[in-house]
Amino acid sequence: MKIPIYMDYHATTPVDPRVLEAMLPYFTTEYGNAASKSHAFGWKAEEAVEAAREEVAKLIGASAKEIVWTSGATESDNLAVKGAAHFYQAKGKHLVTCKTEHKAVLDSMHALERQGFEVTFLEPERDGRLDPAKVQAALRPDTILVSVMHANNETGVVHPIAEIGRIARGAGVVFHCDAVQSIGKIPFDVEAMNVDLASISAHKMYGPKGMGALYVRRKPRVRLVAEMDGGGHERGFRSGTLNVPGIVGMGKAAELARLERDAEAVRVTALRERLRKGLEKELDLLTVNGSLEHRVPGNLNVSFAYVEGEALMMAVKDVAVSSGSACTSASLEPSYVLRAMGVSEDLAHSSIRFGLGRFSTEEEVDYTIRLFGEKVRKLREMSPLYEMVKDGVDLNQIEWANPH
Ligand SMILES: Cc1ncc(COP(=O)(O)O)c(C=O)c1O
Repeated sequence: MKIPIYMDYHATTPVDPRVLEAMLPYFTTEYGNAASKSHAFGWKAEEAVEAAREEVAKLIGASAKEIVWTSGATESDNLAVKGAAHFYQAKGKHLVTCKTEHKAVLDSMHALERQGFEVTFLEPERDGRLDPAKVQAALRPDTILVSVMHANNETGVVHPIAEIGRIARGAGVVFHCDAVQSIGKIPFDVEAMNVDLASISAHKMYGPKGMGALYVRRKPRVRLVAEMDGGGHERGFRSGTLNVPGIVGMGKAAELARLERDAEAVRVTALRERLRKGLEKELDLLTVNGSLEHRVPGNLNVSFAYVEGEALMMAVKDVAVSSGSACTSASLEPSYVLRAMGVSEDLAHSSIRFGLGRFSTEEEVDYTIRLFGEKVRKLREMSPLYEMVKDGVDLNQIEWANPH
């Protein structure tokens, strides 16, 4: 077993060796520009790009013409949200989203607010899911876009996207879904879910970093204002010379995801449950954040009460995880996702996100359980609050002295 152990598959995934193998010729011998129409180098590159487009489309139930290549899901989210808002603004200037979206969506929304758009940020339920009835209630005659992610990147919680899609379609409102964390892990189908725009990232599904796509529906046609001006590549949606090796890698990653997703989901869910049950056996006062039932296979987000997440991460350097505590971000606030779900500030500060995936093993999980057991116990020994709770003191009943 290799140390450190990688358990941060939501942040990024290793490139699958089969993906790398497919990409390599496009750096060395097949280096043509896919837009070069006059020679075989260009034709070869274009052929590979179009084969990859088919693969990505097939994975999400789309047709190849509906896939637009981008530099990653941050760009896809920006293009979808701002591009749709700018195109449909004559119809209305109201948008609907959820407080637990990725920053790429939230900050695009904030940018639009500064341009005079109005955004409704909906609260999720305590289990992290957005109630479709809230979407329905938020719609207005001037609503032009609903943007709700499929699976959340911190909690892995899966939103009822098909129902939200049905509501948006019924109201004639464009529906964007950031499906970065679910594609290749659980079924995602743009037809079954009435999705009009979907963001995808290659590096979250064993493909290369800096490579993504946006699904743009053709029937009924969804229109966008391009964010990038230039040579008019990608049907004018996204100018710029195509990243041929990256595209080939994303295509191969999509093919592997389509062929292996369901078996992988069973295996990774079993690993996740092994981790959860193992931690629960080792330690008391654990809370799993977000619905366990509606969650992507590889995610476990746990709060270890009376332990600060950042301190815990430093203590478990052998295992790469991430924390919902403050210091991982520039702001001092703990995870805005957990806070929006109603998780207390203390528990948000004590949260750890475990991300398991294709190359995770039982041995790694067992090592992690032992290490976390040992380190959390040690940190709690230093916590007077934990001692008080163990002595049967109800902390809520204590009147703390006012320091002022
Ligand atoms: C839900 C979600 N959306 C968007 C992104 C951004 O993707 P990319 O890294 O490809 O820009 C991420 C990655 O952190 C994500 O998890």
